[in-house]
Amino acid sequence: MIKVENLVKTYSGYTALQGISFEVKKGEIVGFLGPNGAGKTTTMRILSCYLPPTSGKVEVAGFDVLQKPLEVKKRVGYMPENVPLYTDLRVNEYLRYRAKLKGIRGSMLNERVQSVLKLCHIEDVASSMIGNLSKGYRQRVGLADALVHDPELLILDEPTIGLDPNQIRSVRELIRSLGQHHTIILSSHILSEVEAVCSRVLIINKGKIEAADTPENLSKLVRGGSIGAIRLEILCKPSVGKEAFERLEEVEEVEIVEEYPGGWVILQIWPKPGNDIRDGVYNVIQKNGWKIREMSRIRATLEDIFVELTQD
Ligand SMILES: Nc1ncnc2c1ncn2[C@@H]1O[C@H](COP(=O)(O)OP(=O)(O)OP(=O)(O)O)[C@@H](O)[C@H]1O
Repeated sequence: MIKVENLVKTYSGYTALQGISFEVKKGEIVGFLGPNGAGKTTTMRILSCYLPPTSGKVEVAGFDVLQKPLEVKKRVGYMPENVPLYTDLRVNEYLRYRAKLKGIRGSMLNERVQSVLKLCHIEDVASSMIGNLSKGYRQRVGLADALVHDPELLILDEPTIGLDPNQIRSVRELIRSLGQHHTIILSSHILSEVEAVCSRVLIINKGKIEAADTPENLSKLVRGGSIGAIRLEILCKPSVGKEAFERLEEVEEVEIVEEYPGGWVILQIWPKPGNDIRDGVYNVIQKNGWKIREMSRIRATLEDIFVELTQD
């Protein structure tokens, strides 16, 4: 659905994208992550033909963005970061207007507007002035606008920015359901949200792609790998526990996190890369007959991966 090869974008001498390459397959929901100024919006604007690339090749649904921009625009629904809406139009008037601009005519016009009103759960505000809507409803109107010509690809720049937790949850559910029929690329700084909806993640930093993979595979890049560390609360002398676990061949490090009165201690045990230490840890506890109050896995979150890959 998207093929980007060696894409460069410069703004009057400043290089915002330094030759990035990536692909997005039909049906994927891809999270596009990166610190402020990394180049996400620039990339999304190029994909939706709002900006021309300086060099490189960008194809959407097999059409080149420079040679066939109209074909690309037919197939792309773009929701920019700050959705520009006409506040003195009613929701249904605005969507009809946008649909007409996108070339929808005749009986299809009503059909498409009714369909996106329903899909985005804004039927109840169809006759309201956009200026009177809450931020969450405006976001949904922006999404309905992006969807009104039934595009194959949805490009969403920070779709949940400024929303409260309930609204975030409902927009997230909406995106997830849209993923059944559309390919989606979305940027967000809410990493738990990306983890919840995206099958794959692209991480961009200073105009370069740092990683492109599933969250599961990316977690192998950080300490503890995909298995993660083991956190234990056991009844034993801290130094004795630490040494016992350190003797396991697959263990890299044991930290004493906290000691409590009564002899309880919290230990965090880090495996050497690629090792699963769960059985080994259990065997040590059993052999020593230690009482145990908690055993859990500390797995790398997308936030840990993001920080690891993008911090200076
Ligand atoms: N029209 C422009 N003229 C000059 N520089 C620009 C222009 N648009 C973006 N830039 C610069 O290009 C770089 C990438 O910006 P971009 O908006 O793509 O980043 P972003 O990853 O979307 O950031 P954010 O998370 O803050 O939205 C930034 O340094 C920005 O200042």
